[in-house]
Order: sequence, then structure tokens, then C-alpha cells
Amino acid sequence: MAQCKPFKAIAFDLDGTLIDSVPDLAAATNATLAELNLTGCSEEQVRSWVGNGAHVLIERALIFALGEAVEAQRLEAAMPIFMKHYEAHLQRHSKLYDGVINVLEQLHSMGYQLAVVTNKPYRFTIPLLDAFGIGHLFTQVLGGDSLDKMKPDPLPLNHLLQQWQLDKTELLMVGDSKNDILAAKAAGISSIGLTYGYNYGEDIGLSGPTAVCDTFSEVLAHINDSQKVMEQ
Ligand SMILES: O=C(O)COP(=O)(O)O
Repeated sequence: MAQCKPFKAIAFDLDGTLIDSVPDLAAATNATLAELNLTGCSEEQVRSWVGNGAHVLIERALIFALGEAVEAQRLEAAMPIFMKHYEAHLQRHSKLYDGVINVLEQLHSMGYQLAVVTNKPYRFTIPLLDAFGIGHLFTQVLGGDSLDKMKPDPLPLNHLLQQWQLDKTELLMVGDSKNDILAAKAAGISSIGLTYGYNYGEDIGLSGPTAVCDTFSEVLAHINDSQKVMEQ
């Protein structure tokens, strides 16, 4: 078995992990559909469409509203409309999940390198983190369009391993979606799956994370316990 080293760095997913962003994503999606004279959708539907970036979210919304597959040209025309509305909504109704600030501040002061690895477009990620007063805690922030591929591809996590010169056992991924867990598995690193976020209505445990937590505060307890075991 590979020699396990204690974690040095932690990569966090954003939507459904740190921030409940669906209310604003749903408002922006509905404003987009309204501008295109199409039927609106529910917040619950948007909750099940989030996870693969803005492009896929709007593709899913258009397929729902049109009742058929959407042509590439139509999708491309809808994207700037969505981007405009999401920029205006960004943090109007979104909320940090319980325990997020406290746990991130503790991990930061314990000396962990922290990153955000999200499929959300980069241009929205930094303003959102700053609006909630947590941007300064992260030394790396990767959006869905920062690199050539997004989660579930391992590229963003491999990028962090390389940037920070870490062994695979030294980086942990924390997220609510199977995209996070599949990316972690493909990169060969440990992961924590959170049960409270958005995962297409599926049990996150089915994706096979290293551990499952029900609250963000449990993540800190889990990391502390794992470090004790590895240091023994
Ligand atoms: O924008 C999305 O689709 C999801 O973003 P996430 O990777 O932070 O969950």
C-alpha cells in the first residue's frame, strides 16, 4: 500500500458545497427563458440541472422549455443572455452553508493550502467568493473555463498537484456532486462527499467518496481524525 502522508491542501467545490447558489441560478435561468419567450422552470428543476457548468445548465433548461434537443446555434445565442442575468443576480439570494466560514478560517489558520475547484465560469467565481468574505482564504481558484477540461475530468486537480508540488495523498477534494468525486478518483486523491448539496437527486455515497459528511463542520472533524491516524 502507498505510504500515506498527512493532507497539506484541500480543494473545495463551490455550488452546493460552500454556497447554496441555486436560488440565483434559477432566477437567472428563468430571466433567460423569459427573454427568449419560453416557459419558465422551477427552482427544483434547476437544482437537478446544476453541476456541469453554465453551458450545460442552459442546455438542460432549453431542452425542458422547448421539449426537444436544442441546436448549437440556439444554445450559443442563449449563453450571453444567461451570463448577463446571472451577473445581475450573483449573490442576491444565495447563502453560505452553515459552518463554512468558521471551518475554512480554522483550516486556513492550521496552515492548509485551500483551493476552489468549480465548474462555474471563473468570472463569476471570484466576485461570489469575495461577496461572502471568503475569497482571501484561497490561494488557488479554478473555474470551469480556467483549463481545457472541467470536473469530472481530473485536470483541475492534477493542475493543483503540480502547482503545489504535492503527492496525491496530500490533496483532499471536498464536494457535493459525483463530478467532484469522479474527478478525485481519476486524479487518485481522497475525497469527502457532502449529502446536503446538489447531486442530480442521487445519493453521493453511490459515487464512492473516501468519506461522507452530512454537514460542513463534520469535514473539519473528519480531516482532524484522518491526520491523527496518518501521523500514528
Ligand atoms: O456551475 C456549476 O454547474 C456547478 O459548479 P460547482 O462545480 O461549483 O458545483
